[in-house]
Order: sequence, then C-alpha cells, then structure tokens
Amino acid sequence: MEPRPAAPRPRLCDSLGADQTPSASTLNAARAEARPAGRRAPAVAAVLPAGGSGERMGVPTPKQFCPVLERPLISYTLQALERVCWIKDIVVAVTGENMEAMKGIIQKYQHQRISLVEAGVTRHRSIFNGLKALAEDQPDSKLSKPEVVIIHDAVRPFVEEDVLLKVVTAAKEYGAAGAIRPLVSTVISPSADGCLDHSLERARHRASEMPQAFLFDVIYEAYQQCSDYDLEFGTECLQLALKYGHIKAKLVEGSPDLWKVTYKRDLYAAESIIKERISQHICLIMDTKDENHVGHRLEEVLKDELNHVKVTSRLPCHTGRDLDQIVSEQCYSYVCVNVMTSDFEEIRKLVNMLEESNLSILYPVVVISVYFLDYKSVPFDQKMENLMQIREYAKEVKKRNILLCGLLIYYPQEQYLAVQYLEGLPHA
Ligand SMILES: Nc1ccn([C@@H]2O[C@H](COP(=O)(O)OP(=O)(O)OP(=O)(O)O)[C@@H](O)[C@H]2O)c(=O)n1
Ligand SMILES: O=P(O)(O)OC[C@@H](O)[C@@H](O)[C@@H](O)CO
Repeated sequence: MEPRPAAPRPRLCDSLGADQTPSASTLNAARAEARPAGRRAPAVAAVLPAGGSGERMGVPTPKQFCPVLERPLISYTLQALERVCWIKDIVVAVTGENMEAMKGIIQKYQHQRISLVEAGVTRHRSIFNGLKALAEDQPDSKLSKPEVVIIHDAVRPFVEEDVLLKVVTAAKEYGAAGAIRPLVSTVISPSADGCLDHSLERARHRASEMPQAFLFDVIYEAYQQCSDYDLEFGTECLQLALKYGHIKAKLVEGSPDLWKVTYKRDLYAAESIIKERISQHICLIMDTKDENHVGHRLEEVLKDELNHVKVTSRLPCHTGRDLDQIVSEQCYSYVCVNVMTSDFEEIRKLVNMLEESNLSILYPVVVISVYFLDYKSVPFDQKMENLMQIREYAKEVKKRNILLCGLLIYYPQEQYLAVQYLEGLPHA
C-alpha cells in the first residue's frame, strides 16, 4: 500500500454541532434521519474503485484519468469527497501501471487524506482491496478501521455532501444504504432465442447508483465470504450485503447528477456541468475585516440575488497562504474589493498565482479589481496613475485567458459615487 500524505484527519462532527458541521442545508436534509443529538458520530472512510480500463469510453486512456478542462476526471471526484470534512480517509484502488499517474494527480491538485491500493481485475476485487486496507488486521497500515465505509465509483464526480450524509446515516441504522434513481429506459429480459421474454414494470424498479454506504463489518465480511463468481461477475455491492450478510439496504433517492461517466458522451456532459458549476462560484477578496466593508454587502447581495452562486470570501486577503488556498479551490471568478489600498501589486500577486496554478487555460479566469477611493484625501491623478497599470497588465495576461478588469469608484464625502471604468475586459 502506498504511503499516504500527511494530512489532518477530520471526523464526522460529534453531535453534529462541532466547527466541522456540514453546511446548514445539508444538515437540514439529513437531520431528520440523523441519530439523536449528543451521540458519537461514526468514523467514516471512503473506498473509490478506480482500476478500470474504460473500454466503453473507446479511448486509450482509462476514463477516470481522461481530462476535463485539462484536469483528470478522478480529481473532481476526489475534490468532491474532500469537501466533506467528516470523511477521514479516502482509499483509491488503481492499477499498478497507473499508480505513478495517480500519485502525480494527488500531488498536483494537493489532494488530502488519500491512500492508494492496488486495484483488482474486477470492480468487486478492487473494492475488496480497498476494504482490506481499512481493516485493522492489515500489517503496517496507517489507516484505522471506520465504523461506516462509503463506496463510490471514481467516475461519478458529481457527488454532494447531502447524499453522502444520507447514505451514511442510513447505513448506521440499517447496515447498508445506496443511492437510487428512476429508470430512464424500461428493463427487459430476453429469452435464449434473443426475443423478448418479459419486461419489468419500470415504475416499480429503480436504477442503483453510487454512493453506497455500509457498516464496515457488514460489507467486509460479505466480501470475505464472496464467491469467486460474484467477485468476477457481480456489479452490485448492496446485493453482496443481502446475500452474505442478510442485510436489506436502505434505498436513498439520489440527485440526477449521480450518473456514472461510461461513454464518451458522458465526458462531454461532465465538462458542461463542470463549466456550469465553475461559472457559479465567485471568490470575493477583501482587504479589511471591517464588518461594514462594502465587500460584505456585496457578498450578501450576491448570495441573495443569485441563489445558485457560491460565494467564498477571504479575510484578510493578500497573504501568500490565503491566496494559495483560494487558488487551490479551483475558482475561476474573483472580485477583489479594495477599500484600504489602491496597491496594484496585490492584484499582480493574485494573477501570478493564477498563472502558476492548475486552472485550465481552456476556461477564462475573470478578475475584477474594485477600488474605492475618497479622492478628497488623495489626488485623483496619483490614484489614476497607479490604476492605469491595470489596463496594460490586462492586455498582458489576456494571452493566458485571464480577463482582468479594474473598477475605480471614487466617492467624495458630500457627493455620491462616480465610477470610472478602466479598460480590461473586452467591452460586452
Ligand atoms: N477492475 C476494475 C474495474 C472497474 N473499476 C472501477 O469501477 C468503477 C465503475 O466501473 P466501470 O464504469 O465499469 O469502469 P470500467 O470497468 O473502467 O469501464 P468499462 O466497463 O467500460 O471498461 C470505475 O471507477 C472503475 O475504474 C475498478 O476499480 N476495478
Ligand atoms: O457495472 P459497472 O462496473 O459499469 O458499474 C458498477 C456500478 O456503478 C453499478 O453496478 C451501479 O449500478 C451500482 O452498483
């Protein structure tokens, strides 16, 4: 088993009230099913089978490593799981020949809490290898056995915290749980001669998706008892829990985005969904902690007006570590609100980090730098001189698909705002 990078090991929040509490909306969705407050939350780990060859994709590269906006598909799935602070370990099963590539992805995108194990020749065998890595009886394992284990395909990048919390909460109670979706096509059963034998009533059946979650002992013991036939040809972990553990999994309705990337068309669909999500994430960078900061007002307006927009605000900004963290979150839209300074150097620092980051050059990064200046206190031409640098710099960085725009808002105390638009973004 490969060494795991040192990383903090967050746990599911005790009594769901700790500072690592999942977001409010997530809690509301799962609180009805969560355990009575005050009981210890289960330790949760995840196993990601990523050892397939992606034959149905029809390209040489296994689909989990196919790029979407110049970033491997599996990295989006890892990012989605890493956003969930209460998943303490993520075990990824990859083939030996892809081990180095996987380690490179972990390093390049600064993935945390990841351990790598060798994949098996089938998906079930890959999952079993991942579970073995978590089982306590593994020599020199740095991993600890979780109470609940999530199993999620590495090629299902659009998994959200709420469905993860739902399956984990249900698995704690039922022993096993899995996400399901309505069937799109009707399932039929052909006869030996290739004709229709019968069809299933679509409304009474569901598609089994991922994520799934299990009490660790339930699924580990099921795999240990599993027949070679099931390990070779099986496709359903819930069935193993039923057949070998006599556990009837709780079925949890999942969102439409839980689908598995299987064919090339799925990769195009994944790219458009990722672009749509990128466009809804804005990072506000402010230069003061003042609660009356206009940036806070802007944050409230954005969150109210654009209810799908995710706003990340950073205070105080403009220190290396903060900017590094901001950029590592793969945000493509920045609004820098400067009340205290018109120092253009801070923008240059941000743009330099963006240029050195892993953000795709195929998708534009937009940086809007807003300066509020009381020109009574500072000669207008001095400020303008500083800020006119933006125009030249904007032309320079545009080559790398970074669209930089400056907005100068000067507000003499007794009068209202006058706005000077500085060149940068191409005029809409
Ligand atoms: N021996 C295998 C086969 C599959 N998987 C993983 O199981 C998940 C779902 O499997 P599937 O969609 O079938 O992937 P592939 O087997 O790669 O696809 P194909 O059947 O088209 O070859 C994928 O993340 C895949 O990498 C795995 O870990 N080990
Ligand atoms: O058969 P595949 O390897 O393509 O997919 C494996 C699983 O994702 C699939 O069986 C789900 O329905 C959940 O079990």
